[in-house]
Amino acid sequence: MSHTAVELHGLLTGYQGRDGSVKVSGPLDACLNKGEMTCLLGPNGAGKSTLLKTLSGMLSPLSGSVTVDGKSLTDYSVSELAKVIGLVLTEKPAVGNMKVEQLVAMGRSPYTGFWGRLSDYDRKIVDDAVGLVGIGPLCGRPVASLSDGERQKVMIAKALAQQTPVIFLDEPTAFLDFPSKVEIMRLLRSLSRFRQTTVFISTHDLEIALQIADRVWLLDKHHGLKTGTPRGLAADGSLGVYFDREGICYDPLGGHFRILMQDQ
Ligand SMILES: Nc1ncnc2c1ncn2[C@@H]1O[C@H](COP(=O)(O)OP(=O)(O)OP(=O)(O)O)[C@@H](O)[C@H]1O
Repeated sequence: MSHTAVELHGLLTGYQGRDGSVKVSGPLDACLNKGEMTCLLGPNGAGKSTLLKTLSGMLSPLSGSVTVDGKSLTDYSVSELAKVIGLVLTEKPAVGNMKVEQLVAMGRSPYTGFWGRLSDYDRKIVDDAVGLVGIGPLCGRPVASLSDGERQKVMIAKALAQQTPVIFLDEPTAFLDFPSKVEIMRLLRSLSRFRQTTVFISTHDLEIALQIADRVWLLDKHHGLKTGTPRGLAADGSLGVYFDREGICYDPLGGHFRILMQDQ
């Protein structure tokens, strides 16, 4: 039986501007379960990245709260939080001449300190993470020389090496080719199963997410947040409500989106 790992209570996300705060989403009430993979879906600008940054403590909520394992995010120290939440963002990391293996090893820094030496145990965890994501051949390369997709895999390996019970990933499959998208999503799902990790992913890969996720959060500016299983959200019409646009409609029977041609 899963239990709650992350809870949002009346969470209002947004930014503090010069003329006051600007709301992006909320108030949101929802939870993420331990051992489950949850995908966050929504159109551009819905507030997915803002929500992930807020849940990981990078951004302060405008109001409301987030609890992780029953403790308010604000009660964690920075070093405690680094052992609890792994965050993979889409921004390019500023890593200078760092090699891939060194960047993945940075995932161990919450345990070793920034300049700390890796123990044999740390090295094994780094090797395991490299192997799981399949980036062994990239290990000696400078990070700056990687393609977008290769770099994305390296950032995922770094998060795996961090061995946190909760991982948030912002569009982790954005730059990947189709087989790599599926491979990474399957890997993240098996991580949720076998390590009981709470995995929360924002993605535009709707069809993959709907097949692989345990639960889905739909977010947009008009309808707010709706959560459920992929099957439940298809059956109650929510997927259609969030994603039907001119030229596209969700087919709940077939379980996929159909593109409507003008000549049909
Ligand atoms: N630093 C910022 N200051 C003010 N507003 C911001 C900031 N970053 C993002 N926003 C605004 O917040 C809203 C939500 O942005 P966000 O990046 O969270 O959306 P998203 O759902 O992740 O979009 P996408 O799918 O395009 O990545 C947008 O209107 C965006 O312009």
